[in-house]
Amino acid sequence: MKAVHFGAGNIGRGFIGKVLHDNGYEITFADVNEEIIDALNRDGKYTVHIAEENGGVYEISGVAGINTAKDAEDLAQAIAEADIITTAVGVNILPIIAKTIAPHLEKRSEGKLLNIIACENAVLATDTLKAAIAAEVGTHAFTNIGFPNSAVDRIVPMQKNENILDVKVEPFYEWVIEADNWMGDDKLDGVNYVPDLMPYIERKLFTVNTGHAAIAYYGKTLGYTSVSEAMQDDEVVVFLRNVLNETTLYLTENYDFTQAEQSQYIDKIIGRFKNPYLSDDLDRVGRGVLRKLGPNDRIIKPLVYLHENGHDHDALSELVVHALKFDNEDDPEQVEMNQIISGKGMTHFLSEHSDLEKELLEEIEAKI
Ligand SMILES: NC(=O)c1ccc[n+]([C@@H]2O[C@H](COP(=O)([O-])OP(=O)(O)OC[C@H]3O[C@@H](n4cnc5c(N)ncnc54)[C@H](O)[C@@H]3O)[C@@H](O)[C@H]2O)c1
Ligand SMILES: O=P(O)(O)OC[C@@H](O)[C@@H](O)[C@H](O)[C@H](O)CO
Repeated sequence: MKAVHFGAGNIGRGFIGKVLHDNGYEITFADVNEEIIDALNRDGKYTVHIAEENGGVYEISGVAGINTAKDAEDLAQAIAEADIITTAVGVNILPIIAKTIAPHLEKRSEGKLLNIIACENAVLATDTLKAAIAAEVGTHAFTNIGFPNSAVDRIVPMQKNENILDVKVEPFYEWVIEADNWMGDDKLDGVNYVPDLMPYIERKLFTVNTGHAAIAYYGKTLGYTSVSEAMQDDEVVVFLRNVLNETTLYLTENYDFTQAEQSQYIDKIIGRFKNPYLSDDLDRVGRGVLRKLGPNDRIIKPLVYLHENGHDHDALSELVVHALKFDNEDDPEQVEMNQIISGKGMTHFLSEHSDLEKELLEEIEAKI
């Protein structure tokens, strides 16, 4: 069985690659990073290290790489032969990946089943990819293709290993896939197939990722550089819990999770954030600030819901203020946001970019 995975980065190699390998797939990683692609083709393998006491080390073999900027013919062949195509590139890159995949789908032999799955931190990211592919070539090649949405959860920080392919990951992992949109009977082991993905993806995004954003944006204002360092400060943990108490209300009101279930989920996640064997930079966790302040993302969506329904949303409003002040000049989105804010002001930015209305804007403005 063959897989093509777009994005040979942290989660691609550290999580998706491992699951596919454990399921017996030969994996071709498709990426624009020449160094990584050359290393994959040179070594044909890499190792995944589990960040815990006496953590396991797993060899991921049978891997190769394709440089999507250069090797169009190799990519065409890999896509023609693939049983599964996955992505972990960042949700904003999906339109580019759609352009890369689309022309090759028509060349697949009729009757060969394929699943295409976007593994990004965004609600219904596979739908986004599917729509972008359809915009390129129409839907006539879709007959034997499943496009299930998915939620992926495993903290994989930036890597600082001797071998650039090796990757250190936290022990916890969860990959949830929409069962009904899966094509064929060959399901993946180690994956949870569910009839309705929305509760899972929103619970993950509005707990793990909102929580992470709270640590990154508040932790940075207090002068910390890593998650584990920030989590040693009670002030950060109190703020984190306040934020997650607010998103809990969004989740328990919109889905069947009970307060007790959500509390357990939060405690587990706080334990994950405190993992002393993992070093995760606040800059990585907070990067992509424009995306993170988008109307459907981890901060604004629950904030607007709580405001509209008359619920407490003080901590999320404060989180917006910390995000606006996030100091990471290496994040192009931060630079762009700062330019907009210095030209037109924060209120204009939040109104235009985050789609916030007057009352909420005034509340946030009062906290700046
Ligand atoms: N790291 C995590 O903890 C984690 C966990 C769950 C989900 N995610 C999500 O997974 C996605 C990837 O995150 P990551 O941490 O692995 O990032 P990363 O930066 O480590 O990896 C992204 C990879 O995509 C490649 N890429 C960029 N543009 C490309 C293009 N046009 N064609 C092919 N490849 C391209 C990059 O070169 C890079 O290797 C994001 O959506 C992220 O939100 C990350
Ligand atoms: O990848 P982002 O930028 O959407 O969010 C940063 C982190 O919160 C994220 O990568 C987490 O580590 C991951 O989602 C854990 O499953």
